[in-house]
Amino acid sequence: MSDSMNLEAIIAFFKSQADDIQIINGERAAGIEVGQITFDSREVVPGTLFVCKGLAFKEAYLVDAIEKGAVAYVSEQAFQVDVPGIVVSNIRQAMPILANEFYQAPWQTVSISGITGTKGKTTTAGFVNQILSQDSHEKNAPQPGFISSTFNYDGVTKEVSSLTTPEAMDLYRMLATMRDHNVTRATMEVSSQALKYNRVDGVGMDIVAFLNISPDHISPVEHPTFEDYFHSKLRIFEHGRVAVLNEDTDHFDEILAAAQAATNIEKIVTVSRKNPGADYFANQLTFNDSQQNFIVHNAGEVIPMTLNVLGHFNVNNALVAAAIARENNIAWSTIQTALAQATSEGRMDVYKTSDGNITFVIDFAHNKISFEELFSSVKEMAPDNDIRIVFGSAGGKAENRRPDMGHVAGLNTDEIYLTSDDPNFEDPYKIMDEIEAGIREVNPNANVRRQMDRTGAIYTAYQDTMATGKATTIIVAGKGSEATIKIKGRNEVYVPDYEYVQQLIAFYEFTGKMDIIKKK
Ligand SMILES: CC(=O)N[C@H]1[C@@H](OP(=O)(O)OP(=O)(O)OC[C@H]2O[C@@H](n3ccc(=O)[nH]c3=O)[C@H](O)[C@@H]2O)O[C@H](CO)[C@@H](O)[C@@H]1O[C@H](C)C(=O)N[C@@H](C)C(=O)N[C@H](CCC(=O)O)C(=O)O
Ligand SMILES: Nc1ncnc2c1ncn2[C@@H]1O[C@H](COP(=O)(O)OP(=O)(O)OP(=O)(O)O)[C@@H](O)[C@H]1O
Repeated sequence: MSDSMNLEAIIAFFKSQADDIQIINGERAAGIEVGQITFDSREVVPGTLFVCKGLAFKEAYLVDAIEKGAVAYVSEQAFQVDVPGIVVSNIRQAMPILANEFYQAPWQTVSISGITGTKGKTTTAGFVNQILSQDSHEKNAPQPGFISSTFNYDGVTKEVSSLTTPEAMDLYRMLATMRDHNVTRATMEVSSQALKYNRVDGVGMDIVAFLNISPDHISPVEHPTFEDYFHSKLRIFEHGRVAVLNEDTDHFDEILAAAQAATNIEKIVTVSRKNPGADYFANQLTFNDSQQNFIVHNAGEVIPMTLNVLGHFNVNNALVAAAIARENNIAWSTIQTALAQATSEGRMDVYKTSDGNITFVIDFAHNKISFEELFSSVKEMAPDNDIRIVFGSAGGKAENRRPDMGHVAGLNTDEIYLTSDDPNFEDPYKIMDEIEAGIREVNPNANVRRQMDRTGAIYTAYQDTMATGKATTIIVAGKGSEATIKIKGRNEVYVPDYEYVQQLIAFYEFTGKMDIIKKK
């Protein structure tokens, strides 16, 4: 149980870790107990060891922390304050080391499955969590831990997450809470930022999964180059005993080589929809309005599977989740039960009018490969439908997504509605300019509308569909189930795409047919 540590013991520990540690006011450390560690002055209580870090850090935060009872600080620089200070050369490397010592290596009693990749982390982690939860339910065991971009569950509280992967000190605290509440298994999304900025340093994971890689998150605040992005993600193989790899991805050979080169990886397992030689091979894929069925071939067994989420890329995600579950010794029947009822909010959410005239597809896709997969799945679902798409792109990051998504949309439809998607501090119309440039490169005659208001853009696509009277699939991409839109640093509430679409369908069922009659 991590409840407190002696400050002198902490200082001695830091000194044992590196020879360039500088101690300020060390003589004042005698007899002081540390009951909490944090990097946020707003969380400080008496007895806290406060960590000074971050691009936006201010000395005022340290002064505030001391006023609230912080007994010492850790920092890359010394400050003129009365409490003892521990000065380190690299605060990002120091935070996981301190957290591991303070919380006594909680990962040793929690079997962690870490999932990384450009697309599919949230979906796949969600599938694994739903399988582990089903297994816990069947065994009347504590629910598994979950750390993801949607929510975190540490065995006690479920909270909406602000990062895909938390900062190290938050992560270790969550793992310690899991351990202290007899949670023995956890699933975690591991972002490239987390791997690059030392957030998961020292965390022993049992299983690690690599889904796919494609250029994304390239920007001054994320990764300067694709190489930096790719090599950050490959650092996942510093963790784990078993590696689960999706063969149906670009750069698979490099990913496999990195896993093979990692001495801590004892076993490599592969999944595929294309290579029958993979450890988990899926074929005979069929689907209806809401589910897809396929056969899994593994270790000589033939296992029928129903996945309650559409999108054939989700078959790969389900195969990775099944492989992780099997490495956790979970029965196939439990996996089948969980995946047949799996949900993945805002990802391939399909809403159809009763007469089949209009099919809305809500998806979280917001980069090149997810757009390609999305259009491919939508065309498979309703090959004879017209297609319209409503989307935008986030401000302040991953700028390459804009022309990329414009390209893919322009190649797949003439009917494109550009709108806002977390513009943040950027002008949404400037973002639309960059998307439209990508559209025009491949489809000069595309019919591109622009509407800042997202629900307005969806309504326009609906109205245009009504005017044609033709069976149409309207894709609404990029926000999934999100209920806020980031504008000028603030998360503004808006009607989530899937809620507004359901309102439109209700409106159509009540009045739509009359509209079509009026139009003719
Ligand atoms: C580049 C990056 O990852 N930055 C993260 C990092 O920021 P930072 O360490 O520079 O700290 P800061 O936010 O500048 O603030 C300075 C410090 O002042 C402290 N503070 C602040 C106010 C106060 O009153 N008192 C106080 O002590 C804060 O606790 C903070 O530690 O630590 C902060 C938490 O302490 C994170 O919020 C912040 O994420 C920013 C918002 C971000 O956008 N991160 C993205 C790039 C990210 O990490 N994305 C991935 C997903 C994308 C992917 O799939 O790769 C993720 O894992 O979420
Ligand atoms: N295996 C996959 N291959 C390609 N595209 C995928 C795959 N899985 C999901 N997608 C697409 O990517 C979108 C986002 O999926 P998900 O949120 O699971 O990915 P993520 O890795 O968590 O994304 P992010 O890093 O942006 O949070 C989905 O809505 C879907 O369009």
